[in-house]
Amino acid sequence: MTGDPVDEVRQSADAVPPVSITALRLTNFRSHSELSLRLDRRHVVLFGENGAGKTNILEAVSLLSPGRGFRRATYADMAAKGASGFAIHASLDGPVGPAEIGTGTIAGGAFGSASANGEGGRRVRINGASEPAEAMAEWLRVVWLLPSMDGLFSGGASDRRRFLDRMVLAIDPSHGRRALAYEKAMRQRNRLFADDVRDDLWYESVEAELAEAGLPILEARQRLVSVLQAQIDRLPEPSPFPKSDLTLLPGFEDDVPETIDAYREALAAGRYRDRAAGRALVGPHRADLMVQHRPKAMAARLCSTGEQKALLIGLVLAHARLTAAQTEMTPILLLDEVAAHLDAGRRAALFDILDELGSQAWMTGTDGHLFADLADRAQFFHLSSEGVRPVDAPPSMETDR
Ligand SMILES: Nc1ncnc2c1ncn2[C@@H]1O[C@H](COP(=O)(O)OP(=O)(O)OP(=O)(O)O)[C@@H](O)[C@H]1O
Repeated sequence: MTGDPVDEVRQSADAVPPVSITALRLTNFRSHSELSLRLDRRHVVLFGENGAGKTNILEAVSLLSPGRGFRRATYADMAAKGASGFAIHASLDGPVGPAEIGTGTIAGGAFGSASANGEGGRRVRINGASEPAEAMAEWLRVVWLLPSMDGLFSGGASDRRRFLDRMVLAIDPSHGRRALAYEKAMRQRNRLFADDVRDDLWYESVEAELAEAGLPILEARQRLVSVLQAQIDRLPEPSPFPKSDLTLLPGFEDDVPETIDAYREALAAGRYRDRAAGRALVGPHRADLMVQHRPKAMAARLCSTGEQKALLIGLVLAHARLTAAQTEMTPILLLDEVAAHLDAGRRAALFDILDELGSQAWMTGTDGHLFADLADRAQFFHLSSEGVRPVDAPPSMETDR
């Protein structure tokens, strides 16, 4: 991504090839000991009573991207109670052709030995070959909106940083490695403070690593915020989901370093203060994303609960659109319990936007009626204590029976 962000965004006018999950199989994943869904390209609606396992299915899909899934749980918690591991298998269809992706922790099973590559115990196989988790991004990108994100604007900065980094990661899978390198270098520098090391040479070496890891994080976040803002700006108005004005606070009090050398100098200049605090007081780990509700010219954190929800939906949809434009494949969208919070008009608008995006959206709700407008644009599954049942008719008719 180089050049004028607005020009890059204009390319999104071209149709982007869709990516769809055409089958999903879960083994010992949370409440699903065995689950098999056969799917087509349409949206997927999972409805049923509380605790039936709807969000668990979305969480399994979120593991088709690097990281620990959208709940950021331990792999031990993801394995069904009493089971030693879990497995997720997805068949995909997309611009690069069909693919089979498997991931899980079942030792000695389909994923090889416990010491195989992967993310701290999770292994990934793509078309039969063992791959790093990052390689899944060649086949699909996954974007989500969860009820737990409702407090994003009024909560702490760390949640917004994670949200921001997740948005970067959906477009640029190497961002995860940058964050790990940064955290490692920062821990090393903090260790020097804790051990009361005074030799400048030690600090210079670790600060060089910190600057080399930190600068690309600053740049990637700034780039994301610019292109996302450009994407938001060109969406039609008025919209049922209000536009955001975004400001990145990069985590530096004064000048933001633009070169590795400037970054190293900033770290050296702050060393005395950092030593007193025992940690780095400036840097990307102190960044924040400020969001403003454009039509109201009001900080998002001061908006009503409903306004914040609508703003967040708008932001996530704009990011999904941007992801499609920049990766040239539509992201899979996971929308957990989104429909219940919207009035009928906004719900219908959301469904229309999803169609226009071309993404396969996976949606959950306790009440099937909420999705009736989707009719044959979606495939429906009813979840209950008896299991998961595909439902042919739109859920309004089904539940009225
Ligand atoms: N490792 C696990 N093994 C077995 N069951 C689990 C495991 N982890 C969570 N569960 C169960 O999964 C259920 C929760 O599933 P999930 O969050 O998918 O529900 P849901 O259908 O989305 O419900 P709601 O509508 O209330 O949000 C709970 O009953 C929980 O006890």
